[in-house]
Order: sequence, then structure tokens, then C-alpha cells
Amino acid sequence: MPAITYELIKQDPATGARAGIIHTPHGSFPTPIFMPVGTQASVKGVSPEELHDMGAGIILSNTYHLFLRPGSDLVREAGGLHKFMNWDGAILTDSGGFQVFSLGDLRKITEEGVTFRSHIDGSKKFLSPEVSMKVQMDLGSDIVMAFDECIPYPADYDYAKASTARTTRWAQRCKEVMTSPHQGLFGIVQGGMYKDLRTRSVNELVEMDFPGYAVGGLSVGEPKELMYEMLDHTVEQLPKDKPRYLMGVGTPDCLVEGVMHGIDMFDCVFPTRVARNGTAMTWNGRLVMKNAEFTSDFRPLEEGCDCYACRNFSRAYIRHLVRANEIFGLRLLSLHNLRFLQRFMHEMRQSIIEERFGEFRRNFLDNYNYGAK
Ligand SMILES: O=c1nc[nH]c2cc3[nH]c(NCCN4CCCCC4)nc3cc12
Ligand SMILES: [Zn+2]
Repeated sequence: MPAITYELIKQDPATGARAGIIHTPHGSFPTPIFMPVGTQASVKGVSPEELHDMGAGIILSNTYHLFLRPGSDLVREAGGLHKFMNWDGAILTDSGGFQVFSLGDLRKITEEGVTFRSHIDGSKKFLSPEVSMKVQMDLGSDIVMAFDECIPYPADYDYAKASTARTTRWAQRCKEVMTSPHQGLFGIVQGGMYKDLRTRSVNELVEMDFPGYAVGGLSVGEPKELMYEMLDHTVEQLPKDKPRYLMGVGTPDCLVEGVMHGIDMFDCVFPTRVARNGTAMTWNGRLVMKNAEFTSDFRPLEEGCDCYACRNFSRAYIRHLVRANEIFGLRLLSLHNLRFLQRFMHEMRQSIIEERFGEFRRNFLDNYNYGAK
């Protein structure tokens, strides 16, 4: 029995949207789903109990960060990441390639792997398919991501072609050493913004029969229309009986479009990052809590929200905390934004099950103010 399995509940008849359940050794969760990001074994400012209470079924953590600090040996000695951070839900770990590019001081990419300098202390480090798999086996995450190169945007065709071919060879090397029966290894589709390379990447990865597939190399600065075009082209070629994961996405409008194209899983630092910048996410757009308009606004952040912040505090109080640089203010906004995304995904899933996803999408996009208020 594979560690990770996908159960289709309902396929929207008019679009790629679908509702399902993903089963893992640390529990099952409904899809579409948004994964809170706990990069360094903590979802910033939020406790595992609060994550559980808000309905989070799976969180994301990063191989790159935990490899550098505290090191995967320590986490293994603690009994794995679930024990170390006292989270008994599912965990997905990204493989480190993307973070090396976006954080590390990249030294060299070879067929063997990537040599870079740590962003923490500048020491020389090496990551490869084998090292990434060893770290993720030490961490004991339920879903392990293959070690890949996230092709930067823009990239010329020849570079994208060579890099994608290497990512396929790296995926094979990951599969050969990922021997834990309790962990599922997902392949990551690359191909840059070239449809023929995306098709080649999908075909080569599907041949290896992974339990799930991520669409990589997107949300890297390309226009949203181009992301959706690549998504549309890529997802339709992926197996219907396996989960599809769009990495690093995203804002509510991108989540709706991703679901429409058949994506089941999402992750993004957005909700906790904007919370730390003093911003609340709502159905009608973002509230910049420092704004004077909230000075004497004694309503909750969002009417109808059941989160701890909205049940106990007002916009006026949270505005005061943010202006006074009180940490509690940022915690309340993180709790609200994460709960908002859980509610958002739940409503979207219900609309698919009740065959009214098209209406949900139109209503949401018509009312969503893309800019911050
Ligand atoms: O191709 C990928 N392979 C492995 N991991 C990835 C992670 C990714 N994260 C993103 N985008 C994250 C964009 N995010 C938006 C909010 C602010 C910080 C950056 N694309 C990704 C592609 C990949
Ligand atoms: Zn709330």
C-alpha cells in the first residue's frame, strides 16, 4: 500500500476543478487544500494546537533550512520532525533546490548536485538528490519532494531544455534512494515556459510512476496569464488518480485559478508574511491595519470569521497593536489569515461538490479587490 493515496470525490463537469481526499500516514485531508508554511519547523508565531484548531491537515517545511540549521541528524535523534515540532498532522518537505537558488549564494550546479554558501554563516555546502533524500528521510516527512532545479524566469530554450533533462535524471536518482515505505516521493515538473519541454518533463516523470506530482518552475516572477497558460498545458497531461501540487502559490485569485485548472495542493508564505506586515486577508481584499480608517472600528477583522482574533478582538485593537509593534498583533493577523485560507478552500471545495464552482469563481473574482485597501 503506497504511503500517499488520492481519492477523487467530485470532478467539476465544466472545468478542471475537483474535490478529493489525500491519505497519508499522519492522517487524511480534504482537497483542494492550502498548506501553512513552517519553513524552520515552525509556522511563524502559531502553535501546533492552533494549527490543528484552525483545521490545518498538512504543513510545509524546508529541507534547505533544516539541513543548515539545526541539521537533520538532530531532528532524526529527536524522533523526526513530527516529534521535534510536536505536530501530529501531515508534513510535506520541499527538497532544497528552490531555496538554494533563492537564498544561498550559489556557487556551482553540476550533474552531481549544487555547491553553495550557507546564507546563515557563509560556509560551503553541497546538496544533491542523494543528500536531499537523506535529509528528508531523517525528517520523516510524509510527502518528500524530488530534488530539482527551479528554472529561473526568463530562461532561454536551450538552458530550459538541458536543466529539465537534468531534473528528470535527478528525479530518477531520488527514486533510487528514497526507500522509506512511510514516505511518498513527488516528482516536480519543470520545462520553463516552453510547452514542449513541459510535456517532455511530464512524460518522463509519469513514466517513473510517482504517487504525486508538483508543477514546479512557476510563481517565479512570470505574468499570471503565463503561469495559467503553463498550468493549463501541464495539468491536463498528469494522471487523474494522483495529487497535483502547485508550488509557491499563492494569493486567493491564484488559488481559484489553480483549482480551476485541476490543482489539489497549494503552499505560500503569503498569509503569514503579509500578517507580519500588518495586513489582514478578507473575502473582499486586504486590510492594511495601520490605516486610520480602522482607528475606531470596533468590528472584527471579518464579519463571520470564526478565528480566535475575530472572536475576541476588534480592528481598532489590532490596529493599535500593529502601530505599537506589539508581537501579539502579528500573531492575531497570522491566525486570522491562515484561518481565512482554510475557510476559503473549504468554501471552494463545497462549491465543487455542489456543482456551483463556476458561480463561486465569478462571485469571488468580481468582489475581490486585488490591491491592498
Ligand atoms: O520548481 C520548484 N521546485 C521546488 N520548489 C519550488 C518552490 C517554489 N516557490 C515558488 N514561488 C514562491 C513565490 N513566493 C510568493 C510569495 C512571496 C515569496 C515567494 N515557486 C516555486 C517553484 C519550486
Ligand atoms: Zn478571523
